[in-house]
Amino acid sequence: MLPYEPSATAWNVLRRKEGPPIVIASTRDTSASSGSQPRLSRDHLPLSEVAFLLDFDGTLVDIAPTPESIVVPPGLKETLLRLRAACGDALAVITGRPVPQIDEFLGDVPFAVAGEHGIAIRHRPGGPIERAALPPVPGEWLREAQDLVASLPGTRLERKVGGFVLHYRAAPESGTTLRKAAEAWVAPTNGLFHVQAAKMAWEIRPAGVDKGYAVRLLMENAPFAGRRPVFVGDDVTDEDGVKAAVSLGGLGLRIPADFPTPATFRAWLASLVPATGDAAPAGGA
Ligand SMILES: O=P(O)(O)OC[C@H]1O[C@H](O[C@H]2O[C@H](CO)[C@@H](O)[C@H](O)[C@H]2O)[C@H](O)[C@@H](O)[C@@H]1O
Repeated sequence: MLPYEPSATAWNVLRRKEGPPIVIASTRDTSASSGSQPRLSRDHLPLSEVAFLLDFDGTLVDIAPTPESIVVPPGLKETLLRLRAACGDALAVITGRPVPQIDEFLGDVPFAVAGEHGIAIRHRPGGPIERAALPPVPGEWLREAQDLVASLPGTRLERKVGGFVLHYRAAPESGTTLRKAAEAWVAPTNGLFHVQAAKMAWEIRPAGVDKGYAVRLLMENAPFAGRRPVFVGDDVTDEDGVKAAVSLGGLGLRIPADFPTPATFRAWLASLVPATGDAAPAGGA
């Protein structure tokens, strides 16, 4: 007997998992049509043809001791606005954070925002935040998580609509204890929920949606459709975004493999769209 009684919605997801893969994302794949197009690279990136889909923590901004203490560096918003203008508005942030947090940090700079690893997506400025129909995490897990972090100094619980995160950046010695608790919660759910490895954190969330889903969904609609996605990320959750971008004929870049740090990535972005009076674009339009 599952410790968690799935809701009707949850069973729908389960039934779909027993048959073909969950039909949440479109499977449209433009990689075939990209055969005649030159491969995108950091040195060949025509801004009139690409869309930027960028991770937030550890990519656009440096990792900080707590989720609240990140700093949006001076000039980043201006760079992103120039980039957005240069690529016909096709600029999105795809993050594990809830969408409203990105609004707090970046305002209306990105055209679209996908939050909670793709569970919640706002496709256009001022539009509604659309949520994937996935089951909520059981309240019992949340209560146990609260008790657990209260017993482990330095750890903390971050709640999201679609799940929750157990942070241990200030208490690295508690990482294994938190992971074991998270795995014990999700194990009996037959894949309905999973534990997402994050930087000094474990996230418990429903399965079925990831950053690859967000890339594919965003790329189906204006202003992204018809362009080639350039996804950049730094963490395990970003690998789905990288794969999706590549499968759609685009480019997937990683920190630190392609850019040693978020600062070098930001400098590269700025070099694509220099402010008036700056040097000529590098690898741009
Ligand atoms: O997908 P992302 O935009 O990279 O977001 C991933 C998670 O980022 C946040 O946690 C991480 O960044 C914090 C601030 O630098 C850091 O203190 C923490 O240790 C990291 O795990 C955020 O709190 C999560 O909700 C995001 O899922």
